[in-house]
Amino acid sequence: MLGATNLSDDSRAPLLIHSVADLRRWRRNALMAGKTVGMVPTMGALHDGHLNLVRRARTSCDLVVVCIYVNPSQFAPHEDLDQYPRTLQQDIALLGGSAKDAARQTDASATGCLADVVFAPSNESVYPDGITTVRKDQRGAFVEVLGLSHQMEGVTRPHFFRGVATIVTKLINLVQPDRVFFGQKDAQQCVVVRSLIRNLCLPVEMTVVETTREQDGLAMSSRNRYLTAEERQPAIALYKALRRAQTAYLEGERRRSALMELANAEISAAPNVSLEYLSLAHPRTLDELDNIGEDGAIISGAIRMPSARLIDNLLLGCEL
Ligand SMILES: Nc1ncnc2c1ncn2[C@@H]1O[C@H](COP(=O)(O)OP(=O)(O)OP(=O)(O)O)[C@@H](O)[C@H]1O
Ligand SMILES: CC(C)(CO)[C@@H](O)C(=O)[O-]
Ligand code: BAL
Repeated sequence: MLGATNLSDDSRAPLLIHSVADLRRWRRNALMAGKTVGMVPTMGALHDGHLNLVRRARTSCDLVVVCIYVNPSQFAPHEDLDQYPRTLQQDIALLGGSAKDAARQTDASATGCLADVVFAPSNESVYPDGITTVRKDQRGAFVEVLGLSHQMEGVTRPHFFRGVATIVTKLINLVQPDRVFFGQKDAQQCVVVRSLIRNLCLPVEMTVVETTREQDGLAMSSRNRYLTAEERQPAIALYKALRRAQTAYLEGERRRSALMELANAEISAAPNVSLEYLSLAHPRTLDELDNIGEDGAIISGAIRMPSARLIDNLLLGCEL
């Protein structure tokens, strides 16, 4: 039972909540205490990219809930749902925060933890009618964001954004956050979720946090741990390709053909890398552009390596 004042734990670990009933009790107490709540949805296997989202939430919200849930409905039957890393105890330890994070703490009632709550629901509590990755066998309510889900990532993963929109809606309904935090690394997801919030009139503000990278530029990602030692170096080919196009853009190039040629050249030179797609899209409609106009563009792509599929993007004269 969570008491009225027990909004964050006394030890340097966040409260771990599994059940909807406990979450609702915690949320009611937060409301009665007049605290704002930030939510960071993740699938766990946390890395510094996730922690930077949590740190950002910490600077603008009194209390921070990190959701850790590997959502089956955003995986196709042939994808890596079963292999996806599940490291809950390690994740909780990371969210305990470092001394440096404790010094940055903004909420007087908190304990120095990066997060106040880890919400790790069971499949049964999120999908009361059950959940399978086989779409024709799915039951219950699902959410689709039309017009923004079929292109780019949606070509290879046609099921993906329906799963994301569904779970994000459920998590917002459960946690009832004032603010939600998403990473620019998943740029199309940011565009889809913004549209979801606007179209379903969800009472929440969204913040997009810039991509956290390894020293050589590789975007941090839970799936980077699938890479073998030989694959790690060529894995930066996508980032290098996007950077080449970005440099040309900053020098004044606006033509798709020229930007794509530069990016493609970088990727074809890398061993063990095959290009799945490169996109130069309008930042709100996600329509492919022949030329970059005054709204700017998202340049993004996906590569396949023997052990992992990786995505990345850069923003050319726009924000998400
Ligand atoms: N390097 C990063 N920088 C900023 N945000 C990130 C980064 N990696 C992930 N995020 C964000 O963290 C949130 C949770 O993402 P998720 O748990 O899927 O992690 P991931 O590393 O993207 O995993 P995966 O490898 O499965 O794509 C998303 O909003 C995502 O955009
Ligand atoms: C937003 C999200 C947590 C929904 O499962 C997931 O798509 C992710 O981690 O980016
Ligand atoms: N960050 C994206 C989650 C996924 O690929 O399922």
